[in-house]
Amino acid sequence: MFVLVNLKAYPCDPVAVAEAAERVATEHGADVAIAPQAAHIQAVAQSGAETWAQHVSPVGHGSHTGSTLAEAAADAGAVGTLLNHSENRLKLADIDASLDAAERAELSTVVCANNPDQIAAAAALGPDAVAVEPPELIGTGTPVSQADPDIVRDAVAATKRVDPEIEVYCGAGISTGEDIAAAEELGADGVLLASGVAKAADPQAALEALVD
Ligand SMILES: O=C(CO)COP(=O)(O)O
Repeated sequence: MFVLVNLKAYPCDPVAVAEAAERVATEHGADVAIAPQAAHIQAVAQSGAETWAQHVSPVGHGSHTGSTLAEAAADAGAVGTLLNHSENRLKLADIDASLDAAERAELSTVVCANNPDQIAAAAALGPDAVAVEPPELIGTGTPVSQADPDIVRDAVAATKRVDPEIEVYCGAGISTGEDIAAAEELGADGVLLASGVAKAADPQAALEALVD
């Protein structure tokens, strides 16, 4: 199971979390990645942890002030990017253009969506993975795999109808190894989580509890 830790804009030390993730990934043979703020991508990548962008803009090189250029994220060390997170929703045309930008920069892509219908639409755009995250459960500590298992099952089925090669992740409220095991049983290939690690007093212990 792939574990993608989105640091959002939480006031944590991104390098300390990344170093902990790298230790835990190595010790447990786990597949853990960190998505820090764009300005922290380089520092996080230098820790050796697999590093993702939280977003890339639907643009290429040019006059785009304030954008997050996919090529710049890749140059800084990112190997993938989230797109259309519930806290950074994009228009359909922009998701498509951001996917093109990510592909040009050779970044892996995960398109987030709220529900199975949106997941099917996201899958039709051809990302590497989709992630279903019910917004009402984000940051609550109540795992989606427990509160709404059908949304995960239906998202998996909707994705596989479009393209069986696209991976499916789920997120919202995931914070324990049990939550990850439950997500796997529902057919997910990975999980997306944030507060369980980024807001933990001891991020390394939180990561260990997740992958144990
Ligand atoms: O939005 C999320 C990950 O992208 C989930 O957030 P929480 O893990 O804090 O619920």
